[in-house]
Amino acid sequence: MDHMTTTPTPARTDVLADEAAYLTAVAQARTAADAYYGTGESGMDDDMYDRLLRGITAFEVEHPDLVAADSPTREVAAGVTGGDVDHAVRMLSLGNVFSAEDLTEWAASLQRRLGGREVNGWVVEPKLDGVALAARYRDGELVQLVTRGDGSTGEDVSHVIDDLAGLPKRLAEPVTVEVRGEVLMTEDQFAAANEARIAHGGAPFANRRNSSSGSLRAKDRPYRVAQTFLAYDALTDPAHTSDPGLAALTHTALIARLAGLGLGTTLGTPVATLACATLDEVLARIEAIGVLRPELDYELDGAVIKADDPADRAEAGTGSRTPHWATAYKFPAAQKITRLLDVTWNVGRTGIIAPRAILDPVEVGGTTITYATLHNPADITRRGLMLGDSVIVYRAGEVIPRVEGAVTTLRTGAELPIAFPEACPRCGADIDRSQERWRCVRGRDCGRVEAIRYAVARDCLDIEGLGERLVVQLVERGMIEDFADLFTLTRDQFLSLERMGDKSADNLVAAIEHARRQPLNRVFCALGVLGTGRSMSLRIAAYFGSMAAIQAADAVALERVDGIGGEKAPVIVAELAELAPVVAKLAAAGVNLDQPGWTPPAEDDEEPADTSGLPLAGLSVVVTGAMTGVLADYSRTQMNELITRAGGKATSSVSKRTGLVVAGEKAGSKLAKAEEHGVEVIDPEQFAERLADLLKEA
Ligand SMILES: NC(=O)c1ccc[n+]([C@@H]2O[C@H](COP(=O)([O-])OP(=O)(O)OC[C@H]3O[C@@H](n4cnc5c(N)ncnc54)[C@H](O)[C@@H]3O)[C@@H](O)[C@H]2O)c1
Ligand SMILES: [Zn+2]
Repeated sequence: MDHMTTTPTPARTDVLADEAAYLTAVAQARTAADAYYGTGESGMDDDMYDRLLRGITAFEVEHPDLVAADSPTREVAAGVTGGDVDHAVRMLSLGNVFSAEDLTEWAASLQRRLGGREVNGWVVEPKLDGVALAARYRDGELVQLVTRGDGSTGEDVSHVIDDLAGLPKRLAEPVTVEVRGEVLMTEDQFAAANEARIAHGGAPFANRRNSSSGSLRAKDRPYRVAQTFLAYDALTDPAHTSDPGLAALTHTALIARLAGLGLGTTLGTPVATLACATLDEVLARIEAIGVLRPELDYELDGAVIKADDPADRAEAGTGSRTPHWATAYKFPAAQKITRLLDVTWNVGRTGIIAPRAILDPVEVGGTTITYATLHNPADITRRGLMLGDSVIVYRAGEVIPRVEGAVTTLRTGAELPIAFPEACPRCGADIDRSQERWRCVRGRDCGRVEAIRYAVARDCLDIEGLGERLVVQLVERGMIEDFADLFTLTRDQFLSLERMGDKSADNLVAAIEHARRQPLNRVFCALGVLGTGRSMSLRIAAYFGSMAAIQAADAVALERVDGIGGEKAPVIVAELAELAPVVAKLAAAGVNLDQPGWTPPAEDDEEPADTSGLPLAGLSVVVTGAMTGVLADYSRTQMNELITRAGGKATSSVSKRTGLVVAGEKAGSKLAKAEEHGVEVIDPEQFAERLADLLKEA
């Protein structure tokens, strides 16, 4: 349960001192809930709302006689007004747990409801963070869509019947059934929705959930917005369906059946509905879903744990607001509201001019966030952001935090437009605006000289005699693209430069030879990774010992280095992926990439054995395509054994964490992926050469 113990949800509760404080809290919660379920735009983030609600609940437990009639704890959706369509079976909310202990307690209470026996199996699903919807099929035809409303009655939203992927107009069989699930937006759908809304003079939505809710409920719009539906339930009682077989199905089987009818479900995704025999399996699955969360194309706010067997469900029964046979394990909130203080424009290595949001520091998922990515100017426009806005910031897992949108209801009128740069903020050249990502017209040339000057300076490689004038010449003549190219320049090439004598050329060659043997921390520093100066580079080098190990590290591993937090780590990972070709050049030029005298850091969890002396130390290696040369007869298993013997880690898929790809003949998508991630690619012959000593031994 690693991620749960390392980032526990701060289940804080505001203690309400007296009835007056209680009534104020109830009023605040009602206002927020009205906005949340109404316009979709609440001025409170979920963390704040949940804290308020926990305070209210605690007070009500202590003072049952003082419970307000309009308490938001009483009803589904805080009793916000429903609609004019009756639900044959009420659409409920879910109870919450926040830790393994809470879950165990809840399971024990369910066991008590079952007369002391255990459930006949569990099932775990992602808790999809969108809007609940009931879809009614008659003889296989989609006839009506209804929102959850107050649980008893909902709103008819059949006007979006054509817009929901995962809700086919006709099922694979002519069944009559009401399917229930979540409507949500993928990132692309969210961007398209905001674009369409702006094009029609509207304000963009603050986040995807609001966008889903708003887009479902808006009638008579001149444009359509695509969304995604994922089913997690159906009315299985024979009173409500033409398929009497449904009632006997376990939940797992029901979901498979719904998918078979053509409905969207999580099946086929990494977080698919999964049956679990024991509570330990349930906990492991919840953890797995938490780990996968940042990689999914839709947002989750937890996992849902249900009894799998319909007999268990019937016996456990249902409360006024929530079923007794299911609960939600809430993940730490990934979204928080904070203020957008400023926007800065950074010019990247390739001349890309990227805006970055400077935020009023806010804690999201255990990390204090002070900045977030804004992608590009079009993105800022699409999100309709202004300086001083209250914005929703999103961060889950190891991703770089991003700004979702502004909560426009919290505007004061003092907000200012965000100024876009007129010229390249680094060199003053013109900006190429032909793409969404703006770029300095000088591209990689913008900043190239500065980057190389930084790399050769005293704190980094310390190449004496290589001043600005020489660097400019080398760059302008196309002799070097980055500092790694310095290591392959010859004495004659130096002599070809203006005002370069024999003596100076000799000195330069000697200085570069010296630089070739500099310790890893200086070479790493020379890379100019964002957020890593001289001392941070030393800490990183001292911790990992080799460039390969640094490249193989993910954000979690990087966070173990003193001074690297959850905000910086993913930036370093992304930067290193971009710099992989430079590192490959350094390695090829024989530049030292090890930290002298390195010993592995003491670690209490299982650390791999010390492999630092081996040729693939700490490197994650992917083999693809047909092997040739001396490796021609090696099976994949033998290749993997070879990699392991060489201190590397054999993996099957290419990601930003991959350190090396060995691409043989007919290498396909993995090769393409390696290129996309800037991973070093070599052929089997080169690989054999690198492992020559080991191959000789064998
Ligand atoms: N920010 C605010 O102002 C504000 C106000 C009110 C409520 N809220 C938030 O809303 C939440 C509580 O509201 P709630 O009762 O509407 O719902 P909930 O999200 O806690 O739980 C019930 C809902 O979960 C959804 N769900 C997703 N995946 C599911 C699955 N696999 N199986 C079953 N259901 C699944 C369903 O739509 C269901 O209606 C809290 O997180 C609270 O913070 C926020
Ligand atoms: Zn520039």
